[in-house]
Amino acid sequence: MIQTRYISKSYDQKVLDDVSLSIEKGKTVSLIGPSGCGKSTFLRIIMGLIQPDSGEIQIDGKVMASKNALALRRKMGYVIQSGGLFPHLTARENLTLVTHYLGWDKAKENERIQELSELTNMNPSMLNRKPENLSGGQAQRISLMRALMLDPPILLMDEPLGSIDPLVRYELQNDLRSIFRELNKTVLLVTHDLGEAAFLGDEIALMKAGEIIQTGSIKEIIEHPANEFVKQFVQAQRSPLEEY
Ligand SMILES: Nc1ncnc2c1ncn2[C@@H]1O[C@H](COP(=O)(O)OP(=O)(O)OP(=O)(O)O)[C@@H](O)[C@H]1O
Repeated sequence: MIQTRYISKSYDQKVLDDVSLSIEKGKTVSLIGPSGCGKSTFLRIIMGLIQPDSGEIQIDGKVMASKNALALRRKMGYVIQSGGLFPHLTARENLTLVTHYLGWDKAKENERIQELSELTNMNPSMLNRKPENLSGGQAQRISLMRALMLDPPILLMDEPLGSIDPLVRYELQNDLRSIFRELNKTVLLVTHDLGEAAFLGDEIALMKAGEIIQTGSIKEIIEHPANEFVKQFVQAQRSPLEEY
């Protein structure tokens, strides 16, 4: 479970303003909002990569503090839009970077990679390639496998499908949804796309200028928008069928 209470962060200006959000174990929340509203900063704060100015984060009931930040980070897999794979390492080396450090033997690593290749529909023959020789979709499957290597209960995903073409994106959305459900992960996923947010999320949290304006199901957000901004945000999603 993830729980944040009154998280605030400023740089030159306020980026997050008293952000409180709860994600129950096994549920997915899609975080959506305009560019620059603070979504990535919020994820990085939950991941323990950035210190908030104030507020509290609880991961599975434990309050995050400097002494347990590393242990709590191990409970979270993190996937970013660009994949974040190390370019000089092969896909397999990217996957085993942390397990190697933790002293896993080769057989255990191979078994886990085999399991995750099946789960993510990754062709194992790609694992000896460097990231530059993988397509965007393949690289994101590797990033997802890397995030899942230690079987963390939580996944934080920052626009994981942002730079993927529509057909592969559609396929990956289906795969992600079944992976989240099959593995019962607690997921916070950032996206710009309301359709994707609704498809993948049990709930949607809509953010504007560092504040969460509304949290709820897609039905609640469409039928009972909290304010004019939410209404406009929903209306601003263009369907290709509009022009048909
Ligand atoms: N290290 C930093 N120093 C100064 N300002 C920062 C820093 N990191 C983020 N910001 C600012 O904080 C605001 C929120 O950035 P953030 O990346 O969290 O937004 P976002 O909602 O994820 O945007 P996008 O959807 O475009 O990725 C932006 O105005 C950004 O310029």
